[in-house]
Amino acid sequence: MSADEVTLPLVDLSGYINPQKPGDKERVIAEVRDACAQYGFFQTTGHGIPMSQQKGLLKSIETLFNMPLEEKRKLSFLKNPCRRGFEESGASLRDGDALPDSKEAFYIGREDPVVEHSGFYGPNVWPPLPNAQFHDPVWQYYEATHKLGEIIWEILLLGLGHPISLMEEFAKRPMVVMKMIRYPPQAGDLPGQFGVGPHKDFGGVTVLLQEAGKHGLQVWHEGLEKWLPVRAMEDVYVINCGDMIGKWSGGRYKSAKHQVINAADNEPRLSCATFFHGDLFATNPLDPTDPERETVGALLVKRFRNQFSFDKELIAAVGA
Ligand SMILES: O=C(O)CCC(=O)C(=O)O
Ligand SMILES: [Fe+2]
Repeated sequence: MSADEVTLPLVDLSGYINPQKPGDKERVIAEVRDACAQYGFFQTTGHGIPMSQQKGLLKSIETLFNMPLEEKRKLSFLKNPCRRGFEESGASLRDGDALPDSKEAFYIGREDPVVEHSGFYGPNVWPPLPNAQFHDPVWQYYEATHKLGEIIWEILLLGLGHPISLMEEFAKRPMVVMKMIRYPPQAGDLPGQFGVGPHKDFGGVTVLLQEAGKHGLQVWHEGLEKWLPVRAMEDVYVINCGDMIGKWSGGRYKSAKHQVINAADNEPRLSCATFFHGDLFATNPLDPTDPERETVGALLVKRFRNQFSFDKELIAAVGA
């Protein structure tokens, strides 16, 4: 089989979310387990997020990024204590990248009234747009993908034979970060220019919406040693596991490398990734006997230490 013929598994989650007959849930659990073991990625229908919410979100993302650059810069995530807000095109450069990512992004997260724990908890920044144009559809969508991320975590736990009661601790005050993205049209044949360069997601479950028809995501398949293109289909989500899941599952679930090269002809590409990491102080639910007792917070601090500063109390509390 050539790489062009290999596609990510497509899982209908409705059998888990809304089971109709005995065995429905078990079938979904097994399909998700196999997909995450083999690819670290799958696509999904029956996820329960209405099209109207998806469309509302994409419209809001478009409105946001169409604001003048000067206005967007006032919302820079680099100036925000909770790392929420706007990331300019060209601001992300990974080790070994030839050129910085061309994408621009906007981050929101939990809405907590005060800044706590070095900004892992705290308020969002919102652009000066009418609530009906931005805040309301975006927040509604955040809550819907927050829920879906939690459901995927449950399925991953069940897939390894653990009870979902472990989610009570894990999802007590979960870190759920949402990244809205716009990729400019790919610049001709500029070598080394990616929308997002090759990377693995560092955390928990990623719930990804791609604008239908705007292809560009590619997933690295280790066995074939090839990039597999992932089609951006209407009402179909992409789910993938980050490094936290790879490590905490003892490699039973994969964290796969992926990248984005906007394939849309001379058009921008919109997407939105919701990353469900878990409570800052929670430890490994995928192996409750894991002696390391590493926390979600410790992993997040490790990941962002070079980019942001964290206070000593937080570092001690999460054991980083
Ligand atoms: O936009 C996409 O399709 C993927 C984005 C991504 O991989 C990321 O933001 O981590
Ligand atoms: Fe990613």
